[in-house]
Amino acid sequence: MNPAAPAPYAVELVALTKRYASGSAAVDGIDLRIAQGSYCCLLGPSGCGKSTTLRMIAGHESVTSGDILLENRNITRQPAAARGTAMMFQSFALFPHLTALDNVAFSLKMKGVARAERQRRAQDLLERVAMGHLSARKPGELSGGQQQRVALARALITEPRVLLLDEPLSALDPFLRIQMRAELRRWQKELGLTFIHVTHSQEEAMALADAMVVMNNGVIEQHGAPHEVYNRPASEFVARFMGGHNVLRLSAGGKVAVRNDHMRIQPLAADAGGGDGITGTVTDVEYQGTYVLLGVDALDAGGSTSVSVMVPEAAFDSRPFALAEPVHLSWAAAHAHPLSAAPA
Ligand SMILES: Nc1ncnc2c1ncn2[C@@H]1O[C@H](COP(=O)(O)OP(=O)(O)OP(=O)(O)O)[C@@H](O)[C@H]1O
Repeated sequence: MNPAAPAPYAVELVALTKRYASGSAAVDGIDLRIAQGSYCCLLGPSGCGKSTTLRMIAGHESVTSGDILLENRNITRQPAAARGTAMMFQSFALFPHLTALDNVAFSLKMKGVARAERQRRAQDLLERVAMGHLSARKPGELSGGQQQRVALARALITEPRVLLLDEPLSALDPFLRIQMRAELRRWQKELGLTFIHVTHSQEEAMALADAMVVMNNGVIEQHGAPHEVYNRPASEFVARFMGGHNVLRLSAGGKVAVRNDHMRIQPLAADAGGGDGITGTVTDVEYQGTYVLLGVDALDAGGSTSVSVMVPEAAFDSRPFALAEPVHLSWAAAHAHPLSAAPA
């Protein structure tokens, strides 16, 4: 390979479109480049097209138009098994009657690899995911987290270039989900593979991703590092979907997003008039530990709107706000991020 040439993208989607027989496009001409060795999360509400996108990359769903490139190779019409991708599913899809070892070795058996060789490779991979000592157990004798590790080892045995994960944590209870999330991230970095992970949870995506891709109605609303997307949401949809933001309408026209923790709140002084900001009335006071979340029914340039304000606990203690108290809300100009008009 030419050393001067830039590394190809792990995956490149070019004007990728999927139209089911039922009508409008489930995925509508998306362009996306995913860097090699990165953890990419496809994120969005139910029905936004994220699973369809993943299934097209995997080769489990046909493409209506557009192209899918894997390391510059056009794989759009290749069968799933020839692509260099592997998929890990929500329910893990392990064979219940096979041991962990045989589950992991299964695809090698299908390829005709000799028994001793496939068992050695499967055992190696199980050791890597700290499951070597449980390789003789069947899935029913393993915890959810252990089953997930077996599922990962099984996906990796085909030596994929890209691992595709479809809601891999949603079958786990909340505590285990956070633990396995950290493990997924660690494995991805250790293996140096590209992971593409579909989730509807913005919290999960922010915790895991190098790059997150926020989808809505079959299109990409925003693509960037989690801190970029969170700190500079490009559209009203992204600001609302990510949470933690207020969408405020300005008198000059247009909308801005301001984070809850960047809102300033003050008692409404009797002589308050003019100046920047908006006024409102406190409707909720919720103690959340390190901070207090206040709900304010406020009036912005578009009329009545609900605003959330996060006040650090100590600040609230030194000047508490009470229900029905009139308040003045403001924000630094640098904390107000202009939003593009919502798509029709
Ligand atoms: N096999 C199918 N036939 C017809 N329409 C489909 C099919 N699969 C998905 N769709 C439609 O395509 C759109 C996108 O679906 P997709 O499963 O990609 O969304 P998603 O974002 O992954 O949602 P979820 O989080 O609910 O899985 C939806 O409107 C869905 O109803």
